[in-house]
Amino acid sequence: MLEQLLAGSLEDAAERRELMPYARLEAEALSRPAALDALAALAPADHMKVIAEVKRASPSRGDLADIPEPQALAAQYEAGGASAVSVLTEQRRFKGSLADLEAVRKAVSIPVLRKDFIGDEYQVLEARAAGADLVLLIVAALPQPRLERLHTMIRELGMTPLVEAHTADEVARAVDLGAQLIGVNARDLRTFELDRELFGRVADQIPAGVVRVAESAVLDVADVQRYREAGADAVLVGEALVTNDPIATLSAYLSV
Ligand SMILES: O=P(O)(O)OC[C@@H](O)[C@@H](O)c1c[nH]c2ccccc12
Repeated sequence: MLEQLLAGSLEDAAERRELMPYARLEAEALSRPAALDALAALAPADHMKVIAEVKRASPSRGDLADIPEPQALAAQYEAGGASAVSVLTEQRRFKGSLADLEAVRKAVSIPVLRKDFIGDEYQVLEARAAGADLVLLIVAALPQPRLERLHTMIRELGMTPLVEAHTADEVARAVDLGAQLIGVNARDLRTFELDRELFGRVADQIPAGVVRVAESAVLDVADVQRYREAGADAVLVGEALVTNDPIATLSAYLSV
């Protein structure tokens, strides 16, 4: 499944490349105002921080919400106290787009994450050209040398990589990269199975000073509390925010 998602995203990017060649996209990416400091926005605080996700659908959960105006939802996220907004740009199964990311970028002044299956440099440039401050890198999707190259490139463009792991071994690979922001995804992207205890088991592997994000399947305040006790600095939340009142939900989560 993960391989299919990555292949699909790379194919879609290759199609866009026909219309916008690498050199032109690069010039556009480099002409953007500097990326926002996502590490500062997500730095450990005396309460849980939230990365709030714009998410219409997913292969594991199907359709979640229409979200005709992602910018309006993102503005609510910001007003509700989110520290960053995650925008799914994968089109085939998550029904997202780079246009969503651009619209969100214009509407908020907190950092914006490009959430997609990133496998090449062109996609990284697309993220910056659309105004992203953060880019997701999924350890399970890429061999280590490729991961290293993309991690370096994202940083050279002034953005922050969010390095996502789903096993102890993947956390070790994320740490080896020198990642400053590590996400532990409770959902296995290969099988879609959930492991809610995973974060607690691997949190100690993440060095002090690295920002720890617990991702997926946060459905209520108790889930947030559990992750807080296990050492999470932030949670990444999609479904619960797009299917409930975002402001009320955020306010409850931010009290943890
Ligand atoms: O909707 P949820 O269960 O709150 O999950 C959000 C986020 O963690 C999830 O969308 C996600 C985490 N890692 C990903 C990688 C690709 C696509 C999606 C994801």
